[in-house]
Amino acid sequence: MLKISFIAHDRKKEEMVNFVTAYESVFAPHELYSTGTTGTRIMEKTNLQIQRFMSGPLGGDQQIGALVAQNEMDLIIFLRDPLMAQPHEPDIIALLRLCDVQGIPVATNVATAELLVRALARGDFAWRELVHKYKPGVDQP
Ligand SMILES: O=C(CO)COP(=O)(O)O
Repeated sequence: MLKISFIAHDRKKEEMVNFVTAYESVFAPHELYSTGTTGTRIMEKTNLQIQRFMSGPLGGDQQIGALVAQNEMDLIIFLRDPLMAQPHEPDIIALLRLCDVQGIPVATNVATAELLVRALARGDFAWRELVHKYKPGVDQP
């Protein structure tokens, strides 16, 4: 079971709901997380159980980032709005940076998300189980 996060900016939420609905059976066996409003919207339209953090502008990206920093998150689908400034832009950049620090798969548009979810369905994320098994202590790089 992997930890997967869904995050979508307002003008991308409908796309996110449609995407998660289409792949509901792929996501269902996993531990699912989201920022506040994104998770609410997905749960309204699916039978998925999602652990919701704060809304993005109130710190939700940072809460997910904390799990990323500990290398606990396995996949992030983050449908960003590239055409609208966000008040919490520094939090967004920080989250993406931490994904790169830990080498965690992150999709920022639905085309990439499609490829990653198909990889997930095929079992291509098995290496993440090894990461968890052999994770170094929190004080080691
Ligand atoms: O702003 C967000 C991510 O940066 C998303 O937050 P919500 O899911 O609460 O709208």
